[in-house]
Amino acid sequence: MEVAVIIPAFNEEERIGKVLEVVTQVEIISQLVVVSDGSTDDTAKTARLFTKDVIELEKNIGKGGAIMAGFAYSQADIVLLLDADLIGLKREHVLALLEPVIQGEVEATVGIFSSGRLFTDWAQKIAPFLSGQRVLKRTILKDIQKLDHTSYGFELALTKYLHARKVDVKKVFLYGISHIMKEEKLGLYRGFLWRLRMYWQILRSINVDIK
Ligand SMILES: O=c1ccn([C@@H]2O[C@H](COP(=O)(O)OP(=O)(O)O)[C@@H](O)[C@H]2O)c(=O)[nH]1
Ligand SMILES: O=C(O)[C@@H](COP(=O)(O)O)O[C@H]1O[C@H](CO)[C@@H](O)[C@H](O)[C@H]1O
Repeated sequence: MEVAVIIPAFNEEERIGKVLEVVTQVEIISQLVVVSDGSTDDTAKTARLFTKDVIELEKNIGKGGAIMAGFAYSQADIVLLLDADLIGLKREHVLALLEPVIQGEVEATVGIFSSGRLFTDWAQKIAPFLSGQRVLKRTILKDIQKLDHTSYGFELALTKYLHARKVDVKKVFLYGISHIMKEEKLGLYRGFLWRLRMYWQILRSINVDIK
């Protein structure tokens, strides 16, 4: 059974190295795919220090499109999705997410931040379905259409599909983990605008007819 990790990354040169360092310590992962989503910094160059499987998209197409480009590239049976800007990720977190699917207990898992930072813990408590940390069987993603255009709506569209198909999704609490918030990456003003754009893309995906 092949396991791949897919990491969508838009201008994450300062953060992605830490995530890749951890992921390369997990023996069960046989392929590490980074999709640089039209990054204008050295995201792809940094990723190449860890893996040969780096896809460089010419233009920024949004998170959903980047993930689906990685999925089209990989043939693995089980796919782990991780964001590139995680803080405090450990090998144990990755294994905790993967094991229920590898053991055949469930078809999908979703990782929920806990005891990390107040705001990010709180955000995931009220909207756990938005989490970017997930494991899915290939068959699930293969069956879903129209995820390429969802951008930040990817997780909500996926959740809708999983719910409609009654796919059993196990919540896995990821202790001591968080991510860098948009306002920290881009500054208050640009970060907030990017956040509003994200909320718009999430709202838009409520109506996506995924099949
Ligand atoms: O247009 C985009 C926006 C985001 N991302 C990536 O998607 C993940 C989650 O995005 P972000 O960190 O902005 O979301 P947050 O976790 O802050 O909501 C990160 O690895 C981003 O680099 C991407 O590939 N393309
Ligand atoms: O938790 C949230 O409210 C958002 C926003 O995170 P920020 O703290 O604004 O960077 O992040 C999540 O939602 C996005 C949309 O579904 C996902 O793409 C991210 O992976 C997830 O972290």
